[in-house]
Amino acid sequence: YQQPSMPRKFHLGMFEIGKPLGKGKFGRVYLAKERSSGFVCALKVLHKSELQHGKVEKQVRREIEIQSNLAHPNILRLYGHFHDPKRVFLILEYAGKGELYKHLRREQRFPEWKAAQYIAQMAAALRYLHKKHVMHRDIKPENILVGIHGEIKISDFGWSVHAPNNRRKTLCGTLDYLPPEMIRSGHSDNYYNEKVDLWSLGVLTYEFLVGEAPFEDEAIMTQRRIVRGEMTIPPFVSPEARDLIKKLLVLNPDDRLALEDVQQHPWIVKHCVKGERAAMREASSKKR
Ligand SMILES: CC(=O)N[C@H]1CCN(c2c(Cl)cnc3[nH]c(-c4cn(C)nc4C)nc23)C1
Repeated sequence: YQQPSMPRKFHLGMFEIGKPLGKGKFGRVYLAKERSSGFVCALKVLHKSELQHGKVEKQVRREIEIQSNLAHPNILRLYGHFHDPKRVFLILEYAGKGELYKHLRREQRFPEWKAAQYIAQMAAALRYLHKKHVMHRDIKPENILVGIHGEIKISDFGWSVHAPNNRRKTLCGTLDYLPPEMIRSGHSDNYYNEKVDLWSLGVLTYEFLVGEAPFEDEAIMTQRRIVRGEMTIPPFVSPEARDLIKKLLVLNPDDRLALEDVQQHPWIVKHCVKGERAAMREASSKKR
């Protein structure tokens, strides 16, 4: 992987700012080009006032510290950061095909070969993260981007921490992806580890194949269905895919399928070789 020859000290004048790419919760992201090298990247602009107001400075510092030290083809790179009196700037890898959840909404649901390839890439990225004792804790389609070659890239490490951890995550946004052990409140031993990402990988597999999350419901019902593991898998999902989902959506974190076993699972193996051919068929049909 050729490291771009980027200097270590950055400032805004070094970049030509392009079109807005979208906005996260605390900032906007712009297409940008580093003037001297022509290197294209995504510049995330965070306003210090908003970070202070939202009490998320610590979280942003952690996001920077964690993501700067990661280098994996399925994890969005953070090349550097800098700030001016009012703003913090994150220099991020530009993902050429944008946000995965938009592709999922447009296609309703992914064919099994594509879902299997994505889950294989997620498992590889999570193995890399867990080896560094980092757990993402917020795996969902909205936090995944697609690179120019169709590969997926986990982004938004705002919720990632070093495992293990028993800090209460102030629940905001969707509960759909939260594992039971993060929902069970009140227990002082509310202690969870990177196996929370295995549960989310199961939810992601389900959502790729079905087009909606397994425990989707209004809030309180979702929580109840999660802690009871109540979900039904529609009949059009193949038996192999069903088997993998059931081995990840297990209430006891220690009984969830390990990532290396996910990568060896028959559903993954079956599609990740033939899946290549299907991916090439799809690519060539787009070119015609
Ligand atoms: C929470 C958050 O930051 N969400 C998004 C906004 C854009 N951003 C991107 C980031 Cl951080 C990196 N690369 C991106 N590429 C795109 C994009 C590409 N196309 C063709 N369309 C889009 C959109 N967006 C990004 C992350």
